[in-house]
Amino acid sequence: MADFVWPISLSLGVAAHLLYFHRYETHNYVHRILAIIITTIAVSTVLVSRTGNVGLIVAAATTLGYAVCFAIGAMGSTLVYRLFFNPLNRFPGPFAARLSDFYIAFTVGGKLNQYHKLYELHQKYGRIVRRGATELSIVDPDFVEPSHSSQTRVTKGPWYDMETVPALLSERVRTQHDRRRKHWVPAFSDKALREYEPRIQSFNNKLLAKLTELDGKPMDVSHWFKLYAFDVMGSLAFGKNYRMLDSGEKHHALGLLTDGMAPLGLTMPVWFLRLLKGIPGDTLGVEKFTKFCNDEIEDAVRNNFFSNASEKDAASAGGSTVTSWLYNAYKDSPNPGRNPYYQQDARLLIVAGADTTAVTFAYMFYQLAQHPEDVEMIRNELKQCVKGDFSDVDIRHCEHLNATINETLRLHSPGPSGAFRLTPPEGLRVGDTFVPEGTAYNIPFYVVARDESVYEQASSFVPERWYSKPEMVKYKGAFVPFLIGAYNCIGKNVALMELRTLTAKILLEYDVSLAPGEDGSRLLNDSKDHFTMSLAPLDLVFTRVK
Ligand code: HEM
Repeated sequence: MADFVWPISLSLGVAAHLLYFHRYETHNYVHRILAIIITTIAVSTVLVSRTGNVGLIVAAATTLGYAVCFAIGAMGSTLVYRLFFNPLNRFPGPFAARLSDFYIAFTVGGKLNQYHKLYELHQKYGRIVRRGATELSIVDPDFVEPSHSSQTRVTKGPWYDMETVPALLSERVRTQHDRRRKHWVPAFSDKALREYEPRIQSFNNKLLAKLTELDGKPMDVSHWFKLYAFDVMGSLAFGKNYRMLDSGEKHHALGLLTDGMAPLGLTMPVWFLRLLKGIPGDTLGVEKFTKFCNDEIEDAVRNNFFSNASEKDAASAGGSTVTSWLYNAYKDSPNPGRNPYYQQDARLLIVAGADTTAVTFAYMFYQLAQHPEDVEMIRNELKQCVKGDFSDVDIRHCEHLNATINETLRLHSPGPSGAFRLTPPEGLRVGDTFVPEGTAYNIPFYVVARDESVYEQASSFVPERWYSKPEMVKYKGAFVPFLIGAYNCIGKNVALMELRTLTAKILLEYDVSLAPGEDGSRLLNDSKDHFTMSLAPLDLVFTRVK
């Protein structure tokens, strides 16, 4: 074959990078691109064989050679750009992070401790750090408002494009997101929350019964709060009681969820994840969990969200569920229980609503076990406002209880590495810093929480900073555990209802301490960051108050 084809292949590779891959988001088309490449190689092989009068094997080898030249051109051009021309190069960070968006995945590895790695990077390089070829990590609190406010032109990053059909959380187009979010709003109204509360209280009682049964024996709270949170969300999402608090056993779906979340902890480039997802079999471990949720929501619709269930404990009796409210948006579509958007949103509820509260409970009780003075203060204020049975409205105003929850969310965010955002076409200017267009970045909550310029005694657990010692919060706008703006957490009030009512129930009856031999180091060092957290065990002892 003519010699000029080699340099042409190389130049086409360079052109493909400069005119296409560099300019546009291409990850959503990764399978199409792969198909085009394979087809081109196949067709070229036949052409080379015919025109060059050579056998198919020789033709295939020659064509593959051209393909390799094309790849060298595209990758070489990418490398030269990343080494010398990328405007992100002015931000400090490890050299390897300049070269590839796989950098974080390689550093984090099987430990899945991204939040710890980001902390180390920020300690070494400062407030804005290069975390990949196209990515930054930012802990400057001045970025919080411009990144998340309702008016911002910053959008969700490519990372959210993991699924072909997006759930509400991963809807990157703002207008589409806003349209879908309107359907969610009634599901989190005061009326809806009043209907959810009996379900939540019923699971609170089950956990209390477990404490009574244990009678001062050590309890792995990472395990039990997870069962609690999954039981609650199972009830609110599918109208079912999975009875994990009764059996003490994880439902198999909980294991599937943990497996499915693990790859997210690596924050690998989304084109790569999409490629893996395309491989037959459950490469990422998410398919089984997806199927479980799809079957459950279909079942829930079929059974009218269990409103006619014969079983009548509050946890599975009638009343609305989050998905029964969402159903209104889909009920006129053919076979609503199988509508992919509805299915995705039901699954999102479990992913967003179960681990997050479980993690907050576990860390809060870890802190309370070491701060009996906070337990005492919460108990005293509760005694002033509740007599016998109580509901969330009775304790909503309890300052020290709310402050303890806030302080836990500050130090131990259930999503410690923060949420990925993308700068708009005009870039993002904050003070003297300009972040160029198309830069994906996160603001890791874990690192911001430990910044002395944002909080006084930043690493200490001091609930009072949220009411009687406001001077200990130097930068108020930095504390956004549920985020702010259009993409903020819609489940915040459900989460707070669970956190307040169960904590109040436990502390009115029990003191809490670390179990013998427990120092919390497993929880602090070995818990995994899967976007939300997967907790290592923590053994606590609950002793009945005399
Ligand atoms: C302590 C508990 C919780 C925390 C700290 C928390 C935090 C967050 C954060 C930071 C986001 C934004 C994520 C992003 O943009 O990537 C979010 C979104 C979301 N959360 Fe929560 N969450 C909690 C509990 C819950 C609960 C209990 C539910 C459901 C009942 C829930 C449902 C959602 C949903 C549906 C979204 C997507 C909202 C949207 O995109 O419009 N969350 N949450």
